[in-house]
Amino acid sequence: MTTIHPARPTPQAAPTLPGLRTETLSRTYPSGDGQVLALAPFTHTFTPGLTAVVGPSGSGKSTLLNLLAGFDEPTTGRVVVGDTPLTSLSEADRADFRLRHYGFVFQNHNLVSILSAQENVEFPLTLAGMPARQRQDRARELLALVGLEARAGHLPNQLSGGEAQRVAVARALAHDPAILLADEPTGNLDSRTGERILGLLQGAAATGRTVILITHDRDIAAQADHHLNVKDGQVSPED
Ligand SMILES: Nc1ncnc2c1ncn2[C@@H]1O[C@H](COP(=O)(O)OP(=O)(O)OP(=O)(O)O)[C@@H](O)[C@H]1O
Repeated sequence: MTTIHPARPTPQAAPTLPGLRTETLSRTYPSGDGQVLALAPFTHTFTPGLTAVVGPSGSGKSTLLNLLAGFDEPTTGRVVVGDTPLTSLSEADRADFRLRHYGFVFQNHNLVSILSAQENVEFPLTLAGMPARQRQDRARELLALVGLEARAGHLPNQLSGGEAQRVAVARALAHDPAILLADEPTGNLDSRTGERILGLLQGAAATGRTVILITHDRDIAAQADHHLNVKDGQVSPED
């Protein structure tokens, strides 16, 4: 399998990227008269590289990812990125922090349908206030990285599912995030295309990023550097 390394694999990046850790992080949801323990207290330092999160449906994987992203509020504990307690930030500061430090890839590529592949990749850079010329260059560089420079002008509905997901990976990497969260990014793809997406995530992880991948695919998970198993809200590291 070819592992594609992201553009700008800045050699100095690895030691300086902020790490991610959880401290007694838990989440319960109200359910009828009682409560569901969706995530039992979980303390963990994510090692840079690719971490696969596996577990049956309803075990708590999305709950964990939503907390790691600061999309959801923990019941106990906190998420810390570098020196920043993400979960203590205001919602606005958290959104800003996410824009700068996080990238996301979802099962459905979630590209903006009226924007071309190039414009979709530019989108987070536009939000970050990058000048037009610079972000166009960066988007071209990223599309080349995922092998889609020839599709730059295509709208999402003019791309195959695998191509659209590669654009989504390019978009997620556009602002050089320290943390990349991927929720079933290969779920809708054939195994060959899934392997290609995995290669991109591995490339992103190889430059010191913390890449966290939720997957039901055991073959994909087996190729990650680190593994977390989730069962009934309990998360256990495998390595
Ligand atoms: N907003 C919510 N309100 C109440 N219960 C919830 C809520 N979100 C999740 N749950 C419950 O928490 C548990 C964990 O759900 P979660 O979505 O994290 O599982 P998952 O492992 O991601 O599942 P899947 O693989 O099917 O996506 C489940 O029992 C679910 O029903």
